[in-house]
Amino acid sequence: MKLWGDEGFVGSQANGQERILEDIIGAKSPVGVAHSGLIFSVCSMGHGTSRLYSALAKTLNSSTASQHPEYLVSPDPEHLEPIDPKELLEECRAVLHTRPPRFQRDFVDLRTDHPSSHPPIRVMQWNILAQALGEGKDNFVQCPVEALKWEERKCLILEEILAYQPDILCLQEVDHYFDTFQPLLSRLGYQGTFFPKPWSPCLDVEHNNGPDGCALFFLQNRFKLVNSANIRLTAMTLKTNQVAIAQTLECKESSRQFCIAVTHLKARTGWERFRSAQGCDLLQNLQNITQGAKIPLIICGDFNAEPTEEVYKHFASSSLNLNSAYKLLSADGQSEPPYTTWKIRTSGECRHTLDYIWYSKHALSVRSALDLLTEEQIGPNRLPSFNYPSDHLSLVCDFSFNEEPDGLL
Ligand SMILES: NC(=O)C1=CN([C@@H]2O[C@H](COP(=O)(O)OP(=O)(O)OC[C@H]3O[C@@H](n4cnc5c(N)ncnc54)[C@H](OP(=O)(O)O)[C@@H]3O)[C@@H](O)[C@H]2O)C=CC1
Ligand SMILES: [Mg+2]
Repeated sequence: MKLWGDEGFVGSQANGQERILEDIIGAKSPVGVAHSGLIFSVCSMGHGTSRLYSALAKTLNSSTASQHPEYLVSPDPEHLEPIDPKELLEECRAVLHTRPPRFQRDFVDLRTDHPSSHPPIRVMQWNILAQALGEGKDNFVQCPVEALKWEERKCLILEEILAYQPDILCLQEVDHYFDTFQPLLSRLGYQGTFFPKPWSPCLDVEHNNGPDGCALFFLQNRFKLVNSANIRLTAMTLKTNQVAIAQTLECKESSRQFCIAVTHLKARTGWERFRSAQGCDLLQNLQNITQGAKIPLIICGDFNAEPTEEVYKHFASSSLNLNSAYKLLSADGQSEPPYTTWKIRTSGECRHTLDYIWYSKHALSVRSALDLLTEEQIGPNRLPSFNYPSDHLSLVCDFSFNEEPDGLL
């Protein structure tokens, strides 16, 4: 593996049958890769691609990163060798051998009487916790700093993604897109898009790895990208610091199209009306995308809002006919889970339901959903922890199209 630093080429390691993590993301490298993000494999990806990665990482590492649109450019995936997911999973497990066993989560069968002849679409929603925020701003007072080390935490995140193998992955608080998730997930067959926050709070943290933002990945062998929009959300006509990505995808098996969106709304109490306005703006944007095309919709997000908030009510009562998938895990199908995030800050225990997967309730069915962790599994120090990498739980659902004529939206 060749190493690139600020001065360009700085060294090399044995090549050939190198391990994937070591090769791409420097898992075993003694150099401070996590924060600098400057080390990439040249051998496996071709010179042009790796030089591009290095340049992008440097751009991201600078405090003026958000002013350089060139870092939105992704390398050509055709130049990347595929990775066997099992091999990567094994490598993650090897890096994590000193960590306690991870939690067992099961899928709950939610099938109704809607049959489907096509394989389901598995969607994962996850606020993965930005590395810079976790280490620098979030004040998780019960979480040991060693549990937050990026070299291991990234393996816990990857392990979770590899365990459930979503067809579509919607992430928030991504501040390691170009050096970690984009190169690795593209070699697993995903096509990715990243939209950073205009003024990411990560940039205030010393040794940050660039801005955090939303990322959307889909499996290229299952979907064709029809349309993509990066949306900077407005609130009462003012541009805000929050973003969304909305993409129209076409299923290769069924030729059916749908829109998938990811967002992360403004956090903190006192900002309820602001979130509500951002939600209205997002709904308006999604209505423009889906109503003309008459296609169903899936929206994944950290809404930073409990179900009692106005923004939640806007989504639940929208003319887009949306339902929140995780309600289906409750006995009556009407209640959200008791929490999707659970952490201890200096202010005390924060247990909230903030993350949702909304879907067009007439056109799509939820076939199954991954259950959440119990209080016992989460443990007394809450999240993040040595066996779970984020303060937010991942949500995973299997969707299918209802096999009925049009007019279901
Ligand atoms: N670099 C610059 O020049 C500028 C930087 N900024 C920064 O951006 C921030 C505002 O950005 P904005 O997008 O509105 O941020 P938000 O208020 O939406 O929060 C940003 C992040 O902070 C996390 N968070 C939520 N509650 C707390 C808490 N109590 N303590 C610590 N972290 C928390 C959120 O995580 P979650 O969603 O998981 O709850 C979220 O990812 C400012 O605080 C400032 O630091 C602002 C302007 C300019
Ligand atoms: Mg957060």
